[in-house]
Amino acid sequence: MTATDRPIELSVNAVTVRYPNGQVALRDASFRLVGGSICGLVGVNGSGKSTLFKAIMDFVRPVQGEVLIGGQSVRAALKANLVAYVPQSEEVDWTFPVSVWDVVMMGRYGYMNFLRRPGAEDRRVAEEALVRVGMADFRERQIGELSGGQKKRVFLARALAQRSRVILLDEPFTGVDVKTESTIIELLRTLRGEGHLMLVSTHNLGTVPEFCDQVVLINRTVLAAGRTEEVFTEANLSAAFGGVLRHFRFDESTVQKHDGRAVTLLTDDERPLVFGKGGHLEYSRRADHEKVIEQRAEEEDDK
Ligand SMILES: Nc1ncnc2c1ncn2[C@@H]1O[C@H](COP(=O)(O)OP(=O)(O)OP(=O)(O)O)[C@@H](O)[C@H]1O
Repeated sequence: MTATDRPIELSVNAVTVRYPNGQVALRDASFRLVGGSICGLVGVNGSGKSTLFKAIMDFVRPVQGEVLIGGQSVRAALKANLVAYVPQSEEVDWTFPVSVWDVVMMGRYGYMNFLRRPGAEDRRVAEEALVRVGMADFRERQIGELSGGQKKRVFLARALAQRSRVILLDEPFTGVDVKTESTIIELLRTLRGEGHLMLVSTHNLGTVPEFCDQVVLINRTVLAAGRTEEVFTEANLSAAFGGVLRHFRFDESTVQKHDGRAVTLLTDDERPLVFGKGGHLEYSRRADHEKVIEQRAEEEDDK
């Protein structure tokens, strides 16, 4: 077995990050993830999600602890193109005159020599990546002339062109329509089947159980990490989100005779999470969810 046959591993070992102003954004954070998985990185604003991504991308250096990717240091892993980052759109200068094709080709830089002249293989891989995200028809378009969801798809294509086994996605569903959301989720599932490891930051709780098989719950440190069903408990989420979430409990039913069950709802006012009596997630895979999304997308198309 060669190193590339082995499932890729991401280990965050007792990582503490302190910014130059003295702010400790992450303290003693630890978790380990293995390829073939979609993992949600979940926490409130300011909980350290971006900081953790920065540590994995070598933008900030931990003052304690280490991040290992495929058993290698972050620097070595970046050099070997093991990690790709799909940014939040806000971080990019949209007036910069680059085309969709140029952006996707950036994913190939690590494979080119210093002249950065793309070869036939680079063009083939970039083309394939654009097709996979459904953006091939937009290749000539200036990047600033795309919708929010289209921009996200282009950055995802860049990550695909990079052929990285670990993909970090920073809030990929913020500001995208349901159709783009389901396109991205579908693509992430295919990549999972191909052995990639995706770490997806989000503060939109409701979507997490639908597509993440694992969750890292953070608030300046790792509060819990593991399978979604085990981590997404009422107790853990209340600890992570505190007063941010609205909390409802229904002990009585007004439409039928009460059968003794109680239901708790935790909601960020986007999509509610429903917990049963034991405090565990009531349904982690919503039955027929895809069908509902398709229907909604069709309805939007018909408008
Ligand atoms: N460059 C910086 N210098 C100093 N403090 C910072 C810096 N960047 C972030 N912080 C602080 O570190 C903490 C964690 O911030 P971080 O951006 O990692 O959170 P986040 O979970 O990504 O938040 P959001 O969901 O709002 O993007 C916050 O208190 C923030 O103010």
